[in-house]
Amino acid sequence: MPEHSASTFLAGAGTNTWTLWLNIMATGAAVALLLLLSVFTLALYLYRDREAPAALQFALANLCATVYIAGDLTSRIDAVTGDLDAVMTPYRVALSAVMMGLAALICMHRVLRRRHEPRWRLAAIYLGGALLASVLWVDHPALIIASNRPTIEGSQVFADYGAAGAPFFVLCMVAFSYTNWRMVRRARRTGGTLAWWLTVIGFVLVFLTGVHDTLREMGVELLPLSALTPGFVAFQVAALAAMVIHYSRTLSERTETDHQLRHLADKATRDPLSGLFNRAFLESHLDGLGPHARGGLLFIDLDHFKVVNDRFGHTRGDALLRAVAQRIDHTMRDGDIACRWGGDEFVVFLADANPDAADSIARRLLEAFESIPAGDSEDLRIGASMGFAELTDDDWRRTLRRADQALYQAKDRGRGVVAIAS
Ligand SMILES: Nc1nc2c(ncn2[C@@H]2O[C@H](COP(=O)(O)OP(=O)(O)OP(=O)(O)O)[C@@H](O)[C@H]2O)c(=O)[nH]1
Repeated sequence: MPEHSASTFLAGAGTNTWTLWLNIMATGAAVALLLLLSVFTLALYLYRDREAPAALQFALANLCATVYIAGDLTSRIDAVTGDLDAVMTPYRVALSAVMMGLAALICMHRVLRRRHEPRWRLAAIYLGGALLASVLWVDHPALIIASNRPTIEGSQVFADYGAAGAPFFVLCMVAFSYTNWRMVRRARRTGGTLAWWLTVIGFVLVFLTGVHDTLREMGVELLPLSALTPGFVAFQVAALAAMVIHYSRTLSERTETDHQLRHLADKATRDPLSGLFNRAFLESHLDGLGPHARGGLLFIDLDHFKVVNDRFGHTRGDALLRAVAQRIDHTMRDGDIACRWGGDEFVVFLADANPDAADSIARRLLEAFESIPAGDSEDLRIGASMGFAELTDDDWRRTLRRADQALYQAKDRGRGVVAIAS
């Protein structure tokens, strides 16, 4: 085939200046998308996210699409510069990228369908794609007529794709259509209506450009440019948007689940009436303290609380317990842990507190209890007795017993005071 006829043929495939510019811009957009996706995928892997395998397949499909666009662009620039000997290499690169892109799309589809797709199965799909792509690199006239340019003269169908071009192109379109059809169906179930429309539009765009390019290869020009490149980029943008939507939905579902889990964990460690920690939580915290832990335990028991219940009822008693818990909570320092031990008893772990510090905290608590509003009954006042023991025993339970004994001493002394265990 004379050089000028190959050049004319390729020129029909979109080598005027503004088509080239469109290609260059599309390549830039695809590269930018690829970079974004790489960062996104890397972040998913670093956080060991279960969406990472799907994102990786998508990033690979995007990489192949970018390689395709870049290869296509290079071959057109070669055609413009008249360097026809160099045309075949970017063509082969571009077509190999299509094969690998299809493999990546099929793998993504499988990963989306079954979260734990065995890696060897995905590897087999990539190997199949790589084997098919390698056929394009066999530089034998019987297989690739394009490398033997004179023999393609007169044959305008897929001329630049070589002898394997027609079956290859049909195979690609069938595989592409099948994969996309399955993905479109899946998109509706997993991604909702918007993701479905985005996928459909992307698919239709690429499919129409495929038809357009096929007709162009047959000599029927519908548009004055190769529509495949912008179609590919539009598809990538649509697919990326669908992926972002899918992922943001997954994230919000996950946030909701985290919230519920935190709520459940909170419920398991909190006393429902007072909102303070429960006894089980304090016990496990004290169990976890090392032998050199410093501080002590303050045992608090309300004075004559039974009278409150008897005179004003349990609802009023509950409200008083809540008010006491709130005062305890506000008086505690960072690192202290207050729990409702049971009934009208509270135990506070005072971190790093010696008897003097505990005494001043206890007095502040007694003052705080005095501020609890009496409500409509002026004679309703709540006081408390307290016992403190420093953590000097091997076992915190013994310390708690000492604090309890000190509390009884406080009760014996007439209530409303704090006693320190010796
Ligand atoms: N409202 C209410 N009362 C409770 C709750 N748990 C225990 N009580 C009551 O708290 C009271 C505790 O009373 P006692 O331990 O006998 O002691 P007290 O009346 O405070 O007297 P002293 O401790 O000797 O000063 C009992 O009447 C229990 O029924 C609760 O969750 N809500």
